[in-house]
Amino acid sequence: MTSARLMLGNGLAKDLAADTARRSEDFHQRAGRRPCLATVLVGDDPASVTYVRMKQNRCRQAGIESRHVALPDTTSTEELVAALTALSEDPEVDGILLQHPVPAQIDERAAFEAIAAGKDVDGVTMHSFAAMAFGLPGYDSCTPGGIMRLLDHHGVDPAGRHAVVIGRSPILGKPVAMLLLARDATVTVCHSKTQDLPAIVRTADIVVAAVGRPEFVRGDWLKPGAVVVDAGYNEGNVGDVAFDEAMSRADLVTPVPGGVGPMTISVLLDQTVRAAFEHAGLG
Ligand SMILES: Nc1nc2c(c(=O)[nH]1)N[C@@H](CN(C=O)c1ccc(C(=O)N[C@@H](CCC(=O)O)C(=O)O)cc1)CN2
Repeated sequence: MTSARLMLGNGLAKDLAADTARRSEDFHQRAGRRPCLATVLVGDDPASVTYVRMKQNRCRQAGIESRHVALPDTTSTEELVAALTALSEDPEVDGILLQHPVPAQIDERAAFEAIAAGKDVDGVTMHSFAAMAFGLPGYDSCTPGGIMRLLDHHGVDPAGRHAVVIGRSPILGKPVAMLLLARDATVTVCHSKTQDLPAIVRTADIVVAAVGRPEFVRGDWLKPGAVVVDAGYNEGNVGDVAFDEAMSRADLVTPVPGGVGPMTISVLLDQTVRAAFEHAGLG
């Protein structure tokens, strides 16, 4: 039985982080301060606490200052918007990250829109989405941006290929569909109401699984030779694709862990340093 090649993210994420650290130090020398990322966490969801801590650690390694705002899980939309507006107006803050998901009483879209476009290094605002959709310069949503970098690194050109995105979340499915479309893929976005999902996936040259359900995509759904990007980050480090089944059918597969995940934070740091240069007029 043939086996697919792995599309590993660890090494590429490290290379990007090393380049970011060099640019961060250059910024420090020229601006007399370090780039600064503000992380905002509402509540104490354990996975979110872990992801925010990973982001802070990676900031430290890259010479990026991180400032943390922790809010209780009873926070209202108005209170969160006020905190994000204050960070948007703070000249010492270059980038703002609001960890998703937020508690149910909060209007997450209203909160994201309180992030100034020039500080949206996580690519979650409508402004950033429009830039992704039109293929204009801007800040990518981090996981989708990481996926595009992974595809480029492995020589996968989306132009003219049928990409099937499973999932339509605002920070993953929708933006990755826009980035693929901007690179001339023919894109189909599938979701919970899609009829006969396996039949649609079987027509895909590139599959992006972003459903949030462990091992949801089965090997016999895949066209032989497909490129499979697993953007799942389920509990226990399990992806959205049945990995062994995909490996015996596809050409390229991202593993979980070690595929898309590590790219997410590297893109966030890269975009934070880019924002710092732009704010200081050094870009
Ligand atoms: N505001 C945001 N919220 C969330 C985002 C986001 O991009 N912006 N993404 C996800 C979670 N996430 C970051 O927040 C994230 C998930 C997974 C990884 C990662 O590196 N995973 C590793 C395994 C990690 C481990 O060993 O525990 C991997 O796949 O190899 C990074 C970031 C939801 N929220």
